[in-house]
This record gives sequence, structure tokens and C-alpha cells, in this order.
Amino acid sequence: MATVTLLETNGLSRRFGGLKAVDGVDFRLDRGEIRAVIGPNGAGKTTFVSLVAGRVPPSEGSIRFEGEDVTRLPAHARVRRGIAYTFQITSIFGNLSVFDNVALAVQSALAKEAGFGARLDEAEIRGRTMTALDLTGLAARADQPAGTLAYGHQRLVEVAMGLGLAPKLLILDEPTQGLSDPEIADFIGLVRTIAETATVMLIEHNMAVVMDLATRITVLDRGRILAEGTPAEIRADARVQHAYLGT
Ligand SMILES: Nc1ncnc2c1ncn2[C@@H]1O[C@H](COP(=O)(O)OP(=O)(O)OP(=O)(O)O)[C@@H](O)[C@H]1O
Repeated sequence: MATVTLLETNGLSRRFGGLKAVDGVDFRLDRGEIRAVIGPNGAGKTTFVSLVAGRVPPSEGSIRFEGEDVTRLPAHARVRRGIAYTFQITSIFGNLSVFDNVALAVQSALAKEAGFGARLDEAEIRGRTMTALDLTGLAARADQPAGTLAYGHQRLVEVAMGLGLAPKLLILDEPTQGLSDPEIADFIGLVRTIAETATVMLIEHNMAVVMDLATRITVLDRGRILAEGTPAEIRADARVQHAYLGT
């Protein structure tokens, strides 16, 4: 099957004062990939995905999504185009039900795009919410206050909030952090299911998860791409071993 570029960055950079957190990154992501972004602490991983999602403006460079320049689009407009960045547990309302949390995320994304006061399609919001809850296995907990869920399930609510946006690209930032081993195993299955309909880019520190899940891996180091390849290629790369894997 021919590969189709979904996301492309050219010369993408972000400075914080004198620090180049992301430094001239030329990156390409094909539709249907599960791409892991790895690298040492402070390598620029979160800054890079934040640039893609529109949460941080670039200092230089460009971002194209589905062939169109989105560099200057605000985050909510990118959501509408299909770029979703998972929410953090901090943005979950503990006293609201799981359903309402996901529905609110969907509603706010649609409302920002439609403009204040625009009528929203309730059936669409409900439909997207239920699909996201089914996918994440949270449907049975839809009515439960989100704050009463176990930590691992709250992390799934974050993923459901991202999925509710019906993304073409779902960006997950350290999704397995704090999960137990059985929860991680379930999560790997969930990402594979998500990847049937969306492209996934995840920042992940757990190397077992990365090697199991990723179709390709991008290694960032000091704001630059140090290496890129399949899990086998990355495992065998001497520069990566030296800079990151500590061997
Ligand atoms: N808002 C900010 N203001 C100033 N410096 C920042 C800001 N955000 C990130 N940085 C710096 O940019 C560099 C890259 O940070 P970033 O969080 O992108 O790295 P990371 O690879 O995601 O790290 P980690 O694995 O620890 O999460 C770090 O040196 C960080 O301190």
C-alpha cells in the first residue's frame, strides 16, 4: 500500500530564552503509523508535540498536516482538522461523570471551532462520546464520577477525551506513566485498536512498550532528531545506545 504523509515539519524550532528546546526538526509521519518519540529527559519531546498540537508557537519552521500549512493555526482549529493531544488528569473534573467529562471535551472542541453561541449537534456529541467510551472500555463506568476511578482508569478517561475529538492524529504524552503491568498490557491493545482508524504518535519512556507498539521510532536528543527507524534499527543503533539507552 502506498504511504501517505499525514504530518510534516520543516526546520521546526522553539527557543526558550537561550535554549533551543526544538532545533530545526525535519519530521515526517505517514498515515497509519504508531510512532514513538523517545529521548533523554529534556530532549524536547513534549515541546515538539506541543508545537504540532498548537499549544506552543514555533520560533521558526513550518508544520503541514494533510498537505496544508497549519503552522499558524490555533490549537482548537488543529483539533477540528484532526490533531488531538491527550488531556492531562488535571483537566478531568472529579465530581462530573466519566460521560460528562468526555462529552465536555468534545463539546468545547466543537464550540470553539463553531464560534461562541453556535448551536451544537447534541447527537454528534453523544455519539462521539459513546464511541470513545466503548473503545476505551469505559462505557460501563460512564455514570461514575471520574474522581472515584482508579488512577489507571482516569488515564483512560484522558485517552477517551482525545478520542472523542475523532482525531486523525492522536498524540499521547507518556500515557503509561503510573499504570500497573496489567493496565499497560491492556493499554497496548487499546492503542492497536485506535491505530486501525487513527495515526498515533506517543511519547513513551517505557522501552518495552515502545519496542512492542511502535511501527517506527524517532529519537530526539537536545532538540534534534538523533535517529529514526524501526524498533530493530533503533535497538541496534550505536548512537542511540550511547545517548539514551545507556549501554
Ligand atoms: N515553557 C518553558 N519555558 C522554559 N523552558 C522550557 C519550557 N518548556 C520546556 N522547556 C525546556 O526545554 C527543554 C525541553 O523540554 P521538554 O519538556 O520538551 O523535554 P522532554 O524531552 O519532553 O523531557 P521529559 O522527558 O523530561 O518530559 C528542557 O530543557 C526544558 O527545561
